[in-house]
Order: sequence, then C-alpha cells, then structure tokens
Amino acid sequence: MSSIFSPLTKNVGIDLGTCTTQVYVEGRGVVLSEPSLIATDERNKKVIAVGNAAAGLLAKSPETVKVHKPLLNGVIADYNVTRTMLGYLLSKSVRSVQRLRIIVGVPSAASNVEKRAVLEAVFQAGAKEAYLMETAAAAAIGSNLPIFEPLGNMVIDMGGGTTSIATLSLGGIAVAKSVHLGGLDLDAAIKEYLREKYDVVTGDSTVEEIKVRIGSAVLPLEDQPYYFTGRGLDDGLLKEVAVKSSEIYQVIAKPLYRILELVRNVLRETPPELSADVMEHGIVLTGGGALLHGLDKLFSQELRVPVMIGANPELAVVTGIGKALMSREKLPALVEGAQHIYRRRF
Ligand SMILES: Nc1ncnc2c1ncn2[C@@H]1O[C@H](COP(=O)(O)OP(=O)(O)OP(=O)(O)O)[C@@H](O)[C@H]1O
Repeated sequence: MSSIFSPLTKNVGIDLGTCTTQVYVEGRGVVLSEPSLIATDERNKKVIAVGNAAAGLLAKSPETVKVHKPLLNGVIADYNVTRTMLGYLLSKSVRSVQRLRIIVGVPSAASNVEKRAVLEAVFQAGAKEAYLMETAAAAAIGSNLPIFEPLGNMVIDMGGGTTSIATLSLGGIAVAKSVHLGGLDLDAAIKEYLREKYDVVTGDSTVEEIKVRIGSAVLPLEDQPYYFTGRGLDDGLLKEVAVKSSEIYQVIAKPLYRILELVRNVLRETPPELSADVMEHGIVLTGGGALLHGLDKLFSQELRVPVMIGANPELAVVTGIGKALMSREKLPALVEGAQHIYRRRF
C-alpha cells in the first residue's frame, strides 16, 4: 500500500474558505491567498478571471460577466464552479498538478455529502490522494497550540461564513462545533441597518470597509464617523452618509452574541479537567474575523477567560494543515477517520 508519506508525491494543504482560498505547498509555505471568486462570460460560459482578478470585476463588470462565489458557509454551494476555481488556483500554486496529495480543511458541522463534494472537487482539480481535516484543529496547530500535550487547548476560528470552535488535547479533538455565522453575517447586519436607518443601498465592499474601519465588538472609546456613498432607496440617486462606530457596535452585537453562545456550549461540553486548562491558559482566536476590533476583549469579558489573537490569524488554518503535512508521525491521528472513509486513489 502506498504511504501518505511517499516522497514521490507533492503535499499540498488547502483552506477552501467562503471568502478566501489559501494554498500551502510543502517546502514553500503559503503560496496563494486569493478571494474564492471566479468570473465567467455569460455568453459563452468561458472563465475570464479567478481569485484576485475576479474580485477586480465585482460590482464593475458588464451584464455579460458573472462573478460567482461558489462557497457558502464554508462548504461548496456550486460544485462545478468550485472545481473549476480550484483547478485554476492549484495550477497557479504548483508547477504540475500531477501527483498531488491534498489535505483540505472542512468545518466540523459539514455533512458527509458536503465533505464528499469537497473531496470530489479536489480530485477533479488534479489530486491523486485527498484527505480532510477539521478547520478548528488546523487553526490550533497553525497557532502553535500544544495540542499533542495532555493539556486542554481551545480555539475559535471565525471566518466569513462559518465559525469553528474546538477543544483539543493529546493530538485529538475533545469537542468541536461549527456554526454558519461569520464576518459576512456582520456585513449583512450592517447593510440591513443602513437600509433601514439611512434609506440607502450600500455595496458589499463598502459595508465590509465600514466594519473593518470602525466596527468594534466592544463599546468604542471614540465615536468615530465614517463617510460613505450609498444609493438612495427613494430616488435611486447617490447620497453621502455618515455612520458612527457606536452604531456599528450595536448592530454587530447580535451575531457576535450568537457565536458567544456556541463558545459557551463548547465549554460546557468540555471535560472539566480540560476546561480548567482553558481557563488558565486561555482561548486563541483565528480567522479573518479575529481581526475585528475588540473581539478578544468581548469574549474575554463575557467568558471570564483570557482570549488571545493568534499569530497571523487569517493564515492559521492553512498553516496548520501545512504543519500537519509535515508532522508525519502525527498526521494519521489528526486526519483520523478521513483516511479510512474518504481516501481514494486514481
Ligand atoms: N480587520 C478586520 N476586521 C474585521 N473583519 C475582518 C478583518 N479582516 C478580515 N475580516 C473578515 O474576515 C472574514 C474572512 O475571514 P477568512 O478569510 O478567515 O474566511 P474564510 O476562511 O474565507 O471563510 P470560512 O472559514 O467561513 O469559510 C471576512 O468576513 C472579512 O470581512
């Protein structure tokens, strides 16, 4: 039986995210981080741009161009489009897509059907072997948590469409949960608020910019205004609006408290000896959402546990998959189950 550690095959890690796809290549590290987007010409269905290039076409493309977002809540929403996007991004990352052994991160709540769709897409994109790994476990490894020690470790990975939470110890997952809530839900709440309060329709990139610039998970000390242009609901004309950070703080509190409730559930289900370690050593926040101002402070205040932002939080999952690819003797435990259920050779 050929081993997962065969030297003939190139090991590649992929974080196939709702907002961003990242690729790690053995020996080179993270080689690609681009939006999970693909643009097609609707007249002949040909691909005209992928990743960063497709992002440049968002909101500015003519009607004949469609920009697809093939992932939703961390799982594949459009299989064919995902497969094509992955093929392009992989060929940009490695010289040859022959002999690739790929590990992909998936949220713990992904169903078997969703997991199989991810594996199929990876095989179709060129993988010879493919494995799955839970996003939160990868994020913990990518943040250098001592998950192989007899210690309770906890990580919260907040992405665009999904938040994954897990406690880990002795190289395994003690409790893991994920919820279809992430940065995009904060954007949706802001968009809805601006529509109701200021009667404007606001573009997705403007809404995200508002969140990144003045969004805060805790009451901001300075109530900064942010000026933007939206389209008036009544007359369709462009309108300048000033929104304040205190308003955004109130708007995003609801989805953030729903995530907090899930974190509490994971803590409740974690065996007491492991949660005692978490209380002492704290929780690590990863994913793009970890960069939201004050998120660590909010979680720390509400949970009464130290909360730290991981190093390079937005790269934690793909870095963790990369490290798992390298820690050969420990890998089987980390992808436990996936090897037996999902391993397939062509
Ligand atoms: N500085 C910031 N402040 C607030 N949010 C941020 C910041 N930077 C990035 N984000 C948010 O992080 C999210 C993207 O995170 P990430 O790239 O980890 O998600 P993903 O892996 O694509 O999604 P998922 O894991 O849900 O599939 C977006 O919603 C983005 O707006």
